[in-house]
Amino acid sequence: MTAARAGRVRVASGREGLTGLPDHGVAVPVPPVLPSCSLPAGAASSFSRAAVAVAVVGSWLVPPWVVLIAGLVAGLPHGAVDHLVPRWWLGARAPWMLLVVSVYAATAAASYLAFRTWPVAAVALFLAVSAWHFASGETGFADLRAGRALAGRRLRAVGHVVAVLALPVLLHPDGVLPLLRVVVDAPVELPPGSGTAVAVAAVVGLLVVAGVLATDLSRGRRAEAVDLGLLVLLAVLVHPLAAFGVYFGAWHSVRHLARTLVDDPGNARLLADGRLGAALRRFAVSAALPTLASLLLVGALVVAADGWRGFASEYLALLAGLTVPHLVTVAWADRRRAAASSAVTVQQPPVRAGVRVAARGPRPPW
Ligand SMILES: CC1=C(/C=C/C(C)=C/C=C/C(C)=C/C=O)C(C)(C)CCC1
Ligand SMILES: [Fe+2]
Repeated sequence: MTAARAGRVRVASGREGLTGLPDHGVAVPVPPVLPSCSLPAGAASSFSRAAVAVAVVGSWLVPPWVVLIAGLVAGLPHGAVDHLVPRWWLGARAPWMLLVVSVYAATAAASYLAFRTWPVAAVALFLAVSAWHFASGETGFADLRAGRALAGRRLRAVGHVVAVLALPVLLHPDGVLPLLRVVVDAPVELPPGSGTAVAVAAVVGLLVVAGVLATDLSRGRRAEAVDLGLLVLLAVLVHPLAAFGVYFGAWHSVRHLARTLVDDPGNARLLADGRLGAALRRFAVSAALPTLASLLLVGALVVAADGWRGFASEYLALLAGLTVPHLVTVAWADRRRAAASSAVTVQQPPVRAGVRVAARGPRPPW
């Protein structure tokens, strides 16, 4: 019996406390098990680390733009069940769903147009909100994996953003500038003589991540230190476009998927029973149509685009357009989750739609 299966006793109704005392107060023996949310978190943790390790060793075998495009496509489905998020948290029914989908599509279209109309300002704003989204996704995932809210969230968020967005650009500006020029449709250049400033900024960035790593290790947050260490290796050793593709497709979106599986009340029983494959299949079914629609849009761009430059710029504008409502949805779900867990005592885990939201258990071994 797996640890997750052994945990079934505790999560079956979602109404037992962490002590194993059901609501009617009869003590039952509780084996030392991991909470059911550990299953997707553990799998996502191992998968994303393995992907980064493989990229660090072997990414030079594949052209960076291929890895970037593959990662961007692989990451598409992670936002494909966003339209279900309000239902998970509010129990909203069909007419609301229509409204949610319409607002989502309108926001995506408006963001796409903003990206096309004011590319420089839009890219700057987009990078800022992306940094926030990546950081909150990562710290939220770390909490899920640990089974509790980890301390040092702000510091770890800064370390994460420096590792995944700042260091790749500062260490390899020549790898990013050509694509950035295409995206903003302007001759973006580093100001003459700015080489030293960029080098100094890169050293500062490395010092920041070293500080975060040292703090994580000294506070016993080993898993978070391993993650940050791997992302720094990715930033230092891999072409920045390939690094972003790997991060987006195999790290951010996979970890987001783990949180999504736990959030979906329909998966509570499956995960408690250790049936990760079945929960993934449910996700695949829900994500299929929106992912297909996005892929068709991308396909139409490939056909309509005038060469790879036109395609790259359209594709990133489309990605940015789809991303804005995704960022809003995820931020809203984060607030609901935070409110749900702060309303809960140690004895009584959050219950939403009759299902326990997140179990707080012993820290898992990864
Ligand atoms: C602008 C730009 C880039 C950044 C893209 C970003 C930051 C995408 C963020 C996506 C998000 C936040 C998705 C949601 O989950 C690249 C590809 C590095 C290449 C150069 C141009
Ligand atoms: Fe995301």
